[in-house]
This record gives sequence, structure tokens and C-alpha cells, in this order.
Amino acid sequence: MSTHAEQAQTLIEALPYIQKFNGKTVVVKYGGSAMVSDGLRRAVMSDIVLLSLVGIRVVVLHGGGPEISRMLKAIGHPSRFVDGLRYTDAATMGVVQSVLCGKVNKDLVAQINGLGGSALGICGIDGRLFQARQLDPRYGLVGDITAVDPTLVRRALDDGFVPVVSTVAQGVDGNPACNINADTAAAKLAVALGAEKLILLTDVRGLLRDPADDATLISVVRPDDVPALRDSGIVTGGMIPKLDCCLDALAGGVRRVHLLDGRIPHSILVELLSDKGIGTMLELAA
Ligand SMILES: Nc1ncnc2c1ncn2[C@@H]1O[C@H](COP(=O)(O)OP(=O)(O)O)[C@@H](O)[C@H]1O
Ligand SMILES: CC(=O)N[C@@H](CCC(=O)OP(=O)(O)O)C(=O)O
Repeated sequence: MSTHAEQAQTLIEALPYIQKFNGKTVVVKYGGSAMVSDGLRRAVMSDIVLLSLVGIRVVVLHGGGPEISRMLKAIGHPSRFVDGLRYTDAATMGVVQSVLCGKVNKDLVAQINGLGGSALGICGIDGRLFQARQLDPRYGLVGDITAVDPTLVRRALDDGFVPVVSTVAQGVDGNPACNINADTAAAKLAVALGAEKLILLTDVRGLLRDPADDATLISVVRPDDVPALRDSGIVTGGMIPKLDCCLDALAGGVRRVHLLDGRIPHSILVELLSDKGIGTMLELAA
């Protein structure tokens, strides 16, 4: 147990980081696989509240894939993934919208409010935040984002709210709504907001040379490293599109992207407000 002096020291050491990021925008993508327990979720939301109360403009962009799959199972509708994207027929779209824009979004908003922050929950349809057309009929109603209008998110930030965004988009090709992968939406939003950082919370320590061994964490990745990493076969499954989203965010002007382990309590605070870099950091150059 740390002494009062040690606790005070930790707070004082956070000061330069608070000053550095004060007024800057940080987008946190909170994926379903990192929403593993109430305790961890509370820790993530506490970090968000603290960052917002010290003047960092935090935006939460959430997924909830496992919750959607559970609901589809409960109503007896099959879940199918094509190239890592959920095949989204009309019935699935209804469930995606109910679960993401309803249950998951409002639970996160309520939790942030309950912890002393002020959250505002919206989805990509609100204020035409995300507009999308059908990506490819092979995926059903999965959208390809054609435009991002972050006006509403900026206004919410200016008024002191933490925007909590779910990733359903406004359809522009006759479809009322489209399903968007949350990593893709987070990268697009971070670029549109000119964010300083994009943090992707997931269920691994970061990018690993051997996914079964946490000791093989790769701390820093530059875009030039990615082709070799891909060719070596160590990047598989959901990590392939995730890395692409990281590169898109960097190419769009986001200074740094972090892959952090949502299972480590307060990983966001440790990454942002201390000199202990955890997880994998992606940046264009040192
Ligand atoms: N080299 C790698 N390092 C870390 N994770 C990897 C790697 N290759 C594949 N993965 C997988 O990527 C997964 C994270 O992607 P994904 O399941 O899409 O996350 P999320 O649901 O949080 O968006 C990890 O759980 C892991 O199984
Ligand atoms: C097109 C597509 O696959 N959409 C995702 C949206 C949610 C998501 O991405 O949630 P996670 O971050 O928890 O995986 C889905 O329907 O599961």
C-alpha cells in the first residue's frame, strides 16, 4: 500500500501530462471485447471522467460486438462474419441499432454521469455524424463511410460533455442506417476532429510478436514496419483491420495511436498521464 507522500507524488508527476494534453482531443475506442466485467468497465469510465475533468477533450467511440451476438443468439438469429465484418441483413441491423444505440450507449452514458462526469450519447445518424453507403452486397448493410460531420461532437465538447458515440451511420443510398465497424469509425472520427491521440482499447497487451506470449509486446510501430509484420504472418484476425485503421488515422494527421489492454485497470490513465508507455504506440516518426 502506498503512503500519502507516494500518492501525492504520483499526482504531482501527472501534472506535466495534464498540461500537455489540456484542451487536446483524445478519441477512445472502447470495444466489446474490452467490456469484460463491471469492475473493468467502471475503471475505464473513471479514467474517462478524470481526463475530462482535467480539461482533456475526450470522446468515447464504442463497439459492442459480443453484446450484439448475444442478442442475436437470444432471438435465434444467426451471427455471421465475412472478412471480420458482421453480415448485416435487415433483422440484424435492427438488433445492431437497438443494442449499440440503446443498451450499450445509454449504459456507458449513465456510468459516466454516475461517476461525476457529464456524458452525451449519440450515434452516427445524429447530426449526420457518419454518412455511409453500402460497402459491398456481400456484407449486407455494412457501410463505407463517405462523410464525417463532427459539428455535434465539437459542440458537445465545447459545452463540457463527454460525447459517447455508437457506430451506426446514416445511409445515403436508400438504406436508412448502416452498420460500421467500430475501429473504422473511431479512426475516421479521430481524423475529422484533428485528434491528438486515438486509443484503441482491446483484449490484448498490444501488438505481440507471439499472440500467446505477453512478453513479446512490440512497444513502438512505425508505418514502414507494418508490411514486414504482415508478411511475417504474426498479425491475424481482428488485428489486421485494426492495424489498417491505425495507419489510416496516422495518415489523416492523428499524432499517435495506442493499442491498449482494456483488461488492465486504468491503462488509459497510465498511458496518458505518466512516463510508463504501456501497450503499442504507433506514430509516423519519433
Ligand atoms: N500479433 C498480434 N498481436 C496481438 N493480437 C493479435 C495479433 N494477431 C491477432 N491478434 C488478435 O487480435 C485480437 C484483437 O482484435 P479484435 O478481436 O478485432 O478486437 P476488438 O474486438 O477489441 O476490436 C486479439 O484478441 C488477438 O486475438
Ligand atoms: C460491421 C461490423 O462488424 N460492425 C460491428 C459493430 C460493433 C463493433 O465493431 O464492436 P466491437 O468493437 O466490440 O467489435 C458489429 O456488428 O459487431
